[in-house]
Order: sequence, then structure tokens, then C-alpha cells
Amino acid sequence: MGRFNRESFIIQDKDVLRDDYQPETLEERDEELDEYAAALRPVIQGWQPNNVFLYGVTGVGKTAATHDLLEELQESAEEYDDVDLNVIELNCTGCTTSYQVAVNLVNEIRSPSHPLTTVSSPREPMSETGYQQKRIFNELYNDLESVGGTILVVLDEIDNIGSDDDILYELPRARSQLDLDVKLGVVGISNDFKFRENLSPKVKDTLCEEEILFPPYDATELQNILKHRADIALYDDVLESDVIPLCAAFSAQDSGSARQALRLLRKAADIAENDAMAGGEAKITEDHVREAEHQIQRQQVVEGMHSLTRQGQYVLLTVCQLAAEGETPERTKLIYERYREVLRNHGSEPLKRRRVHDHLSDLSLHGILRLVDSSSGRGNYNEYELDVSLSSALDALESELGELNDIRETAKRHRVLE
Ligand SMILES: Nc1ncnc2c1ncn2[C@@H]1O[C@H](COP(=O)(O)OP(=O)(O)OP(=O)(O)O)[C@@H](O)[C@H]1O
Repeated sequence: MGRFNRESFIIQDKDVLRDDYQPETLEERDEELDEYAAALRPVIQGWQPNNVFLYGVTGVGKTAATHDLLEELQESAEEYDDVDLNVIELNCTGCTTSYQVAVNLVNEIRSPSHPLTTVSSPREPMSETGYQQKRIFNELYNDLESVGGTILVVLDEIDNIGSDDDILYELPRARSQLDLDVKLGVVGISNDFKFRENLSPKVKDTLCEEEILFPPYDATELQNILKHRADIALYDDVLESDVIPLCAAFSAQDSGSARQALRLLRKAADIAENDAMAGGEAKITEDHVREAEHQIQRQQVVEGMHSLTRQGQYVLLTVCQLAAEGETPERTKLIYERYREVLRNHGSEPLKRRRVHDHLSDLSLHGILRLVDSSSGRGNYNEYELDVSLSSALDALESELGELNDIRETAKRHRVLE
């Protein structure tokens, strides 16, 4: 048989495990969906919509819940002649200012592919630069007015605008500037808790009329979510019984994210499928999950590594050496001392301590290291440890720095690696 054929032993429909798949029901979110639906209910009453702020770590169903509920809300709204609901959605990834969000909203309303263009008169898209902010906001108000009815503006990943949050004050305030018949509500979605804390008080007052927290999933909830997906995505009887609990446990320990759990199951299924194609049994096993976790972590380090300088790689190498000796988490002061030794051995000039701290902090932003707050009789101090497995970090480092067998041997002696 050729390389490309439709034969598959494990995966019935891979799309069901993809991130953009919209499940028919959201498991384990009844409470949050009820709260969210209550916040949107004024729309159906023909009243001014609430402004809603949704927050929670990444991958916990904020976007999926929003799509589900808005679809349902739109269907319900169609049953009432006096409710003309128009939803304008914008993913704010890449918008770092309120100005950019406003321009993108204007262009979303004016986009020929947007259903709203049929109700508003066609206008030229606006350029992303060259106007005063006030002018952009005025254009936006005019466009919203021509859309008319009840308008929900959904701003996903809104934290991208950082502290430049004027739009979140201006939009809800636009209610008072628009025609009396136009009703406007803003739904803000964010996975950045600091963003919510740092919103200016005037924005908090208006945007966070209704706040809904989506907490991380625990292992039991993740198992339930995975089971429902696996039932549709995989053939019967291909899952060994410990696979879903293991995928759920890995993700619950780390982030509580359904996205992460689904990604792990998808990868494990892929590896099992390849094994089955090569004549192995048509089963996903615990070993496939462990291999999938290893590959995903390795990929994460490799991706993080693209943004690391050679010095950043040496800092990571230092933490790997300490991990191999069973010495992590380790204090930054001692990491720095060991780093100087590593650099001496590589014949390179070490950086100043401050810069090494910066590299440690970058590595933890990339999810490669984890910062541990520790305290002793002498006060609080920072410690770092690997946030990925030692073997995936070494695999990724080896592709840049050459072989690291001595660290692997040390890790085996200390029973850190098998
Ligand atoms: N309760 C759930 N039941 C079924 N699938 C879920 C559930 N929660 C999340 N998912 C799935 O997990 C993936 C991530 O969900 P979603 O994009 O809604 O997360 P999010 O909280 O919006 O994340 P981010 O903040 O990164 O945008 C999607 O594929 C979604 O279908």
C-alpha cells in the first residue's frame, strides 16, 4: 500500500481532539454557564446588556463557553421581534493598544464577510495608523450606531492591551453617547490575572459589572472531558484503562487546562497509531502517554530555546546539572555560582549576576523553569527548578550544545533518570 491511505486503527476522527473543535456540550461547567447565562439574560428582556468580564487560566473553556452561549442567545433572540441582537467578536491577540482594538473593531464591522455589513452601509476599512485616538473612537461609535439594536462586543484575549485600557472605559461609556435605541454590552475575556488586578478603578467599575471566574479543572473533571471526546474521536476498545486518568493527572498537576489534556491524548493517540501501522497492537497505553508527554515537553523547550541566547542556554544547562545531582530547587545565588563554573569549563565569559537572574526569569516565563518561593529563618528567597522533565530539557539542549552524556550519567547515579 502507498504512503497515503485512509487506513487507521485507533483514531476515528482526529478533528474532534483539535483545539478548534466545538463540543456539543461543555462538561463540568454547569455553574459557570448558569452564571454567564444570567449575566446575558437582560439581552432577551430587551434591556441594556450587562458588561461581563470572564477570567481564568488558559484552556479552561472561556472561549468555548462564550461561543456556546452566544449561539444559544442568538437563537433565542430570533424568537423575539423586538430584540435585534448583533454580536461583534474580536480576538485581541496582536493588539497591544486600545487604538488597535478600536481600529480592528471598526474594520470587523466594515469587513465584507461580516454579517453586520448587510445592516450597516458599506464603508472603507480604516488604516491601522495615522489617526488620533478620539477620531477612531468616534468612527467606532458611528459604526455601532449604524449596526443598531442590541450589540454585544466580545473582546477575547483582551489582556494583550496591557495598561493601555482606555477602550474598556470608552466602550461601556459609549452607551450614553449612542442613539437611545442602541443597547451596548462588552464581554471581556482574559487569562491574565494580573491584567484584571491592574485594571484602572474606573475600568473595573464599568467593565466588571459581572465577573465570572473559570477555575482550573481538577483531575476528575478532566477525565470526564477527555472521556467524552475520546468516545467520538477514537475507535471502541483502543484505550487501556489507565490512559485517560494519566492524561488527566499530568494536566491537572500542571495547569488544570482541558487544552493541555486534549493535546496529550491527541499526541498519545498519534504515537499509538504509528505503532499500530507498523504492526503493533491497536491500543493506546500508559507508555504512549508518557512518550507523548516527553515529546510535548521537548517541543516546548525547543520552542523556548529559539528565543534564548547562547547564555540563556548555559543558564538552563546549569539548572539541568543541578537537577541531575538532585539539587533542585536551588537558590539563585547558588545557581549563579555553578553557572560561573559551567562557563569556565566552556571557556566563555560569564555574565553579571543580574543578567543571569533575567535569564532565569525568562526561562520560567517560557514554562521551562519554575520559580519556587521559599523561606527559611533568614527570610524569603527565590529558588528555581525545571518545569519540564530533565530528559526533555537535555534532548533539546543537546541539539544546540552537543552531547551531554556526563549529565545523563550523573542523573543516573543520583537515580534522577533511569
Ligand atoms: N468543559 C469542557 N468540556 C469540553 N471541552 C472543553 C471544556 N473546557 C475546555 N474545553 C476544550 O478545551 C480547549 C480549550 O478551551 P477554550 O479555548 O475555551 O479555553 P480558554 O479558557 O478560552 O483558553 P484561552 O484563555 O487560552 O483562550 C477547546 O478545545 C475546548 O473545546
